[in-house]
Amino acid sequence: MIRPHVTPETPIDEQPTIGLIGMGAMGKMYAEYLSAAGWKKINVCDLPERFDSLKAAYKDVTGITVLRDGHHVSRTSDFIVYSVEAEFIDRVVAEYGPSTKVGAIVAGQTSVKAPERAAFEQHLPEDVHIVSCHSLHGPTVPAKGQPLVLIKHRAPDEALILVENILRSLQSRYVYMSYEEHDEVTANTQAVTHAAFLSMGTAWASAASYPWEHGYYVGGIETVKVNIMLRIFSNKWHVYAGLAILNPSARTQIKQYAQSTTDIFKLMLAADEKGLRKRMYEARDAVFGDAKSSIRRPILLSENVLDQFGLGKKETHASGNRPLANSHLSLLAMVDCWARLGLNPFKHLELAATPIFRMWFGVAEYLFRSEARLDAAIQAALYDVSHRYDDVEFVVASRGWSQCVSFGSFELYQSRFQETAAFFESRFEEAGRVGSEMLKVIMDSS
Ligand SMILES: NC(=O)C1=CN([C@@H]2O[C@H](COP(=O)(O)OP(=O)(O)OC[C@H]3O[C@@H](n4cnc5c(N)ncnc54)[C@H](OP(=O)(O)O)[C@@H]3O)[C@@H](O)[C@H]2O)C=CC1
Ligand SMILES: O=C(O)C(=O)Cc1ccc(O)cc1
Repeated sequence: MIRPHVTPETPIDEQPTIGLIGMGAMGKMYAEYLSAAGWKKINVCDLPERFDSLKAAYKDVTGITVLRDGHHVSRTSDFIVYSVEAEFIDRVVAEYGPSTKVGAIVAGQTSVKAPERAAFEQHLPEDVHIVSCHSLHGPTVPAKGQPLVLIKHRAPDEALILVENILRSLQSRYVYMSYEEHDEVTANTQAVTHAAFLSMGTAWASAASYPWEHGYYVGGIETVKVNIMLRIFSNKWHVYAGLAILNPSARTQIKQYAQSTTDIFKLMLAADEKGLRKRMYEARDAVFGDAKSSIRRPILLSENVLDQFGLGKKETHASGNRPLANSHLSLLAMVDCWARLGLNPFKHLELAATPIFRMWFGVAEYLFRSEARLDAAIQAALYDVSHRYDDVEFVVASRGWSQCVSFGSFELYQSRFQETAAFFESRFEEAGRVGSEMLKVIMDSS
């Protein structure tokens, strides 16, 4: 029987036992929030070979018991969260799922839900419930106020209430979706946004150029490009590979992003001012057309606030205090891509935006909702050939990432990702710190 109305103050013998399988970045984050809130029966495990080190790491933490493997966790827990690689979810649930305690509730933290759903349906016994979850932020972002997706898939209402009561410790904002809605939304927000930043990183690494040492990429919205690119490449490659390769909708969005990039670049090469302007204005009207009548405050009101988070020294135009002109190909292509896919990013912004998507949308909005800024980017794209070298690298990189995702090869994805990550590794620590402050300031102000 499920007793849904529990809190960390409930007497210990009436508290549910919480099970966490997979103690990587996300499993640890959940363990820490739940134990800090006062839940007293949290059973955790990672792979059996990590049992001793994990036990040593948690020996003084109240409420957390380290067990040898997922069988022990599954047999003893009332609410179990799998926080393992999406690529392995089938294998892991096949192994431990049959050991799930009768009447328990099972969730997964995977960023893409189609394989998780299939694994749960195939391997979990009929007498356990499925209420899944997904924290829409990375492990270094404070969970408070961030969206936390809850998916009541195969469960009575009391099971959902119990999950809500347990996860309240994170102080996140619940967003209720079905498995299908989840994958559609995350393809539209995360997968395509990551494609833009992965392409930036690979383009800069291919050009053997650190963007913070280059006048084009220091200050203002360039700071967002560099800091978020570094943030993504300092995270685990499998997180991005999984949510792009295993989500069928993501492939379409990423392909369109590469197509938009290529189409715009062709217009640039042809110096087709009329064509480029028409295409960009149409994209702007499709995506931001309704924005004028909205009462929502733009995410980014001024670029100046971003300068303090730069990794390099800001250079300005020889003729004054203006930043160097940039085509902003990555942003022109992003808005064009949203328009061509018929997406409404505003809807996602309100419902289920990750901090990175919110930031990227804010930058796109900042560029496109000012005619002067958009025209400056179009002019630079058409007539200022000094950033062509980087733009061509960007086109090649975005095509490469799109192909890699459509081939569905985790191995290829890992090699591409790690090769680029190695180029930037020396700045990850600093970028993580500065990037977190940047996200905080912009999130708090919006
Ligand atoms: N990092 C992020 O920003 C976010 C990630 N997610 C999702 O959460 C999940 C976990 O991600 P994250 O924590 O970052 O990844 P990590 O790689 O840090 O953690 C996954 C952990 O699960 C372990 N594991 C694999 N197989 C088993 C098994 N059979 N039994 C027990 N443990 C096992 C892994 O071991 P090993 O490394 O040896 O394989 C690893 O320690 C992923 O599906 C990801 O998509 C969701 C939101 C944000
Ligand atoms: O915010 C982003 O897009 C990130 O890169 C962090 C992240 C990665 C995977 C998730 O499932 C959720 C958040």
